[in-house]
Amino acid sequence: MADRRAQLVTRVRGMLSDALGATRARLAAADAELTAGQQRLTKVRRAADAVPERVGAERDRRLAQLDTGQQARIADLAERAAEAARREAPGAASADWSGWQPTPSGPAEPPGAVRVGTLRIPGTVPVPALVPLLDAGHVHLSGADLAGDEAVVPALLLRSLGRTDPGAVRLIGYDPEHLGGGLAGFAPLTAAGLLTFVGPGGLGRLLDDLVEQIRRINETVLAGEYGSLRELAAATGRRPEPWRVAVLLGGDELNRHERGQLDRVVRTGTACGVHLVVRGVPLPEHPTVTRIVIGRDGARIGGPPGLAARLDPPPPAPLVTETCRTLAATVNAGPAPAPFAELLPPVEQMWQDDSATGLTAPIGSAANGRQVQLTLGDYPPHALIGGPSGTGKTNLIFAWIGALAARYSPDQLEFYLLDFKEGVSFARFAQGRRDPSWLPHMRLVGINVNTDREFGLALLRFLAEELRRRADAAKKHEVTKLAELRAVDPGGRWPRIVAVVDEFQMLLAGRDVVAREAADLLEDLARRGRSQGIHLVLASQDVRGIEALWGRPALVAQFTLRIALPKALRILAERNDAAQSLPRHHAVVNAESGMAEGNQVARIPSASDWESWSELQHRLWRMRPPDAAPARLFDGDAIPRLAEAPDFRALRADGTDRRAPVALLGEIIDVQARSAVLRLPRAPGRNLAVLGTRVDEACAVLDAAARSLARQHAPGTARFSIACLDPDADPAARALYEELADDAAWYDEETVPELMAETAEGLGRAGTPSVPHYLLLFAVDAAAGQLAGPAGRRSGLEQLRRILHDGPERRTHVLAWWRGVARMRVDLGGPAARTDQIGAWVALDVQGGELSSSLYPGTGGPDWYPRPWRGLFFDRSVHRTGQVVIPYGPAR
Ligand SMILES: Nc1ncnc2c1ncn2[C@@H]1O[C@H](COP(=O)(O)OP(=O)(O)OP(=O)(O)O)[C@@H](O)[C@H]1O
Repeated sequence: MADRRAQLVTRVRGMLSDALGATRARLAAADAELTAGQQRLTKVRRAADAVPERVGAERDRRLAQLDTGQQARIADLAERAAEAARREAPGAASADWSGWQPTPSGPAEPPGAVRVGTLRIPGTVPVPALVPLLDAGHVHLSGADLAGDEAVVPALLLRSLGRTDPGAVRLIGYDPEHLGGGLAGFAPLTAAGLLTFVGPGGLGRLLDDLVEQIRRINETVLAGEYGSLRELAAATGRRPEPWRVAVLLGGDELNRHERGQLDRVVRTGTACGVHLVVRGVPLPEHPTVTRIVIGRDGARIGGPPGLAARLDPPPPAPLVTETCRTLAATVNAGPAPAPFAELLPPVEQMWQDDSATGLTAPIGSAANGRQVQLTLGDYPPHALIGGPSGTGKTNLIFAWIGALAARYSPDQLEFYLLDFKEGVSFARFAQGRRDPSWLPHMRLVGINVNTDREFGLALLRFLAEELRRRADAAKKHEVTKLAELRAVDPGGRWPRIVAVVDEFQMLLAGRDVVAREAADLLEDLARRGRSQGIHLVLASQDVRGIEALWGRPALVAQFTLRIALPKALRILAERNDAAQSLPRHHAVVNAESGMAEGNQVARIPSASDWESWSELQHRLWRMRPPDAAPARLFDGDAIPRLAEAPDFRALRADGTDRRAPVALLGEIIDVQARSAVLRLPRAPGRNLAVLGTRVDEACAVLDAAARSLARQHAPGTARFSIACLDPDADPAARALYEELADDAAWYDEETVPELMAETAEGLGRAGTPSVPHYLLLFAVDAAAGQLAGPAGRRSGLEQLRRILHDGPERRTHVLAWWRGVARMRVDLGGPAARTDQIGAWVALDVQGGELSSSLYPGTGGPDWYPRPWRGLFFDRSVHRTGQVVIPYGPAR
């Protein structure tokens, strides 16, 4: 048992020992594992301890990187924003107040936004804080700081004024609390109507008015064609309406109607240039409203929350007042003239229009920017232009002529122009000494014709003749109108004729034959000219001129096109007083005989200054047809020259002309610069008497007569006997004597009886002398004493009478100057003596009454009022009435 126990014990011990050993081994292993684990842990801990430091450094590095990038980007964006702002708001829209001055944008260019301060963005270049107003929207100001908005409102307004043309912005102030004090600096604008104040209680009316303006602009100016004035301006280059900026600075709460109107203005005003700058009045939400909330430390613009901005200081008060004063003065001085080029077609379209049915050209622009056209044709056929002196009639005529001449070629249109007032501005249409160009359409320019109403008559006679020619041609082709005549006669030249007579009342003044005939001719031309393409344009500054027409309603009725310049009276119909309120350089154009419903107001461009005209004239002149001749210039103040007279140049001495010789006495007042011609055939009475005391004119008439006769005779084939009995006439007579050289003989007081005796004796001989003999007697009446004594069988005077009586049939003609009609009658045999041997005379300073009884048909003598360097020529064999002549000047 004991063994078994011992065995058991041993076995147990053995087992225990094994277990212990195994346990120890496991323990050791566990220990080792623990140690290794601990070591790992320490390592991991150590490693773990190092991690946050690295990550933080990385994060910080990244953050720093981002920060720098962001700063650079913000700086870049700020720079770009500043640059864009400079472009959007150049010049006056953003310049600092020191050195600030207006810099208007062009008419087609929008004025852009304006600066009120600087955006707060730290660390960048300053970025201007811009607020859009004109053509862009409305501004609403609010906030605690009154001083702040006292800076914003003047800045907005002054900058807006500075970005637009003078007069293009109208301000309406409503400041019931300070009664305009908020806009005090702008007060000078009131003088030019650019600022109006609406008193307390006037807000409703003010808003109604703005709504009405918007309605009118939409209806008549934009007229469905443009979406806004800004679009219209961009498309046409014109801004026909001003911007209207209403500045509303507080007041009572709005009633329902006012709120409704304010809403309408906010919604629809911008397109029509109607804007609001408002404080203390709520504005509805709308994208066009920019809100500025002003606090003590700056403002927030736009939003909410909006951009933080530092506001600019207000513009210095003297700058505001001075700018406004200058603007008002500029506006009061009137608008800058519209350019003449507005009326002209593009160069490639010049002379492309056809005048078969009429002549149409623009004369200016209407308020809506569209051109106002003038038409002359079957209807309306003729025009009346009226306006007091200085209102622009001459300019309007220039503008109209230019607009027409640029459209129609000289084959389509001809002008005849007559200016009865003093001045030479129309002379530039003709060729001049300094400027060789002329207007190719111009056929005749008459200037300084105020004392030569006969020239007006000559023009009307010429037109009447042309009317007859056209009517005959129309009849021949069995048509009635110019358009039809041109269709059936395509090879013919049938331009429309426009005859312009400035100050035409001069032509109709008085009750003499000239006025009567002129009125008759005018009436006929006005009535029948319409269908033959002859159009009359009559201009007058003087209501009396129009009254001359008023007596002839049939004549007036033909002038259906009326053009009234500012303050013109009686050009328009009786109750149509549109001309009374016209601004400078505008005209009422009315093709309805002046009835109010036909009124169109046009702004007339400046066309009368030399430069604007000259460019066009030179262009058209270069386009002229190769055979174009310059216009005839009749200058009443100029003295014509014999050597330049077409009739003188046409005279020949080659024996080919079998007609009787002619003496040219002066230029007649007509359209073609013809000469007064005295034919000297072998017929009784073919002598000439020059009557009056004016030495120079008398010498000029005899000189031209002798020189023109000499030109028809080869040397040695005519005799000229010159007797001069007035020392004052001596130089002229001597010059003539020398000119005629071998064909001339000289006589004086002593020798003149010999001339009479010898010539009279010659007439007694049989046969006709082989050469003509012309006796040129200067101041022959001074020889009465010498001639009274016997010279041969008779007295010298008797011989003179015989020569006068018998000479012409024997080729002996007397061309003599008597210094008075009575003296001539004495020389002819006494007051009752016959005068039929004086077949022709030129009266100088002799009253018409003195020329009655036997010198002139009828009783009382001709209608003749002497005037310098003019004579009245009457040839009883050809004339019914006298003809005014301008003696040729002394040869140079
Ligand atoms: N549309 C215009 N734009 C700019 N200037 C103008 C315009 N019309 C006229 N003027 C200027 O006004 C002045 C007077 O004009 P104009 O000579 O045409 O007047 P008028 O009525 O013919 O005067 P008058 O009968 O005394 O000759 C001129 O200096 C002219 O250049």
